[in-house]
Amino acid sequence: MPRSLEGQITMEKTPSYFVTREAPRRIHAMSPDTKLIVVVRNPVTRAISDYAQTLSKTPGLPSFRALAFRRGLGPVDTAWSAVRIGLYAQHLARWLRYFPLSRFLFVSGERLVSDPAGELGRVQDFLGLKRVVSDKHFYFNATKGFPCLKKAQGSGRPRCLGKSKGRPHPRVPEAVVQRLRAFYRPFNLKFYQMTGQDFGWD
Ligand SMILES: Nc1ncnc2c1ncn2[C@@H]1O[C@H](COP(=O)(O)OS(=O)(=O)O)[C@@H](OP(=O)(O)O)[C@H]1O
Repeated sequence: MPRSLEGQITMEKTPSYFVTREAPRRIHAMSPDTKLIVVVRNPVTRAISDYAQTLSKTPGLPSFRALAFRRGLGPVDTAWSAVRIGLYAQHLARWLRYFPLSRFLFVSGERLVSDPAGELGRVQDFLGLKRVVSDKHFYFNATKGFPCLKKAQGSGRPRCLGKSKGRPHPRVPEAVVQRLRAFYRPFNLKFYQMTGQDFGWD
């Protein structure tokens, strides 16, 4: 991590930190004052998104259903990373051994799409920054189906996130989605209790 000078903030983004066993201890040892921002979305949609990303790199991958359940439609396979990563309460419990809840900001992945300026307002407040980014910086790009920046910094052109963000998801049978939804429900409720935030996934 580069050092920050007075008045600067160093930011680092690695999605796997949240689910990496050694990360809380190491980050705490580096700086116990670190502020932690976690973007979470419905774990069922997250698992399908994760699968879509793997599928795009691994044609011929077994179906989502075959990977999500053991022995056909047996128990949910929590050893599959696309499923395991969505057990947010379990991951957070490991972090809370090192950092108090006040060090965390939980950003709703759903609201990041429906109200990007609102979620980024919370991020700016959490980091103690002046609210510079606001509604006027975003527009909804109907082709992409997501909000984009009206102008990228240092350029006069609008800027959307790349092709790997906001991909179409493969169709997953409704029964599979329902089973996973039921599987995640208690973990989601626990996560809402731990964070004091209801993400509305149920
Ligand atoms: N503005 C905007 N444009 C495009 N995509 C957006 C945006 N805001 C949030 N998202 C959501 O970001 C999801 C991809 O992020 P990832 O978590 O895969 O990113 S990362 O690879 O872990 O860095 C991506 O998930 P998928 O839709 O499943 O591709 C989007 O839902």
